[in-house]
Amino acid sequence: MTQSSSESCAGRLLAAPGMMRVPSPRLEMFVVRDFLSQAECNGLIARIERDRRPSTIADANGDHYFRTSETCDLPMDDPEIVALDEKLCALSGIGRPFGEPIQGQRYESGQEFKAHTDYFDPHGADFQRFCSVAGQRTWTFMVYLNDVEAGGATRFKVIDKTIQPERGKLVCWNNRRPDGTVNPCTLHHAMKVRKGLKYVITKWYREKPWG
Ligand SMILES: O=C(O)CCC(=O)C(=O)O
Ligand SMILES: [Fe+2]
Repeated sequence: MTQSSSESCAGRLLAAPGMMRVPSPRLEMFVVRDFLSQAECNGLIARIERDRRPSTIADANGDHYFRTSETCDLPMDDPEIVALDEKLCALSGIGRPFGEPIQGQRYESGQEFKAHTDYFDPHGADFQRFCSVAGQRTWTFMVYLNDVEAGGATRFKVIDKTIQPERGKLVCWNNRRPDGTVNPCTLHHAMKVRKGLKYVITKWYREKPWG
């Protein structure tokens, strides 16, 4: 399978059962509930609990509280993770070679990831380091693995849209505009968890094979 153009990815997503386009002319974003089952979510949460490390950011900005969560690199040679990867790629139509390894993220009460974009700043100091091989990030796919007791929504403040965490719910968006340039309307904030824990998985695709 080869990488889809942005248009065919969006078209394919819309054809998936239950998929809803978030109504904004300024970015392509979609939501579908129950993409993962309770058992799938619980299995991923257990892995994240086991293998987590402090999250990092590209282009560090001096704010040590910018991303306070923990991250887990999911083993891409494990049959369960391969199956998850295949499920995501079947949904998007994007070939597996274009995907970065899937990550898990874990937030405790008080933890957040402040407003950021998933694409790398084309003028940022680290652009070459992060993008010289596989190119820029294209699409983001994210699945909430649990219902959060309070807080933990993902807020897209430019388009004034907030996605509530809900077990199994997938949200995905195109980080580029139709002309291929990066889309600042994708700016999003993983807001503070207020009570309980929050777990998600994140899958980012690139312009070229990851390698
Ligand atoms: O946890 C969320 O709601 C968003 C996570 C996120 O934006 C990221 O990991 O890049
Ligand atoms: Fe993000």
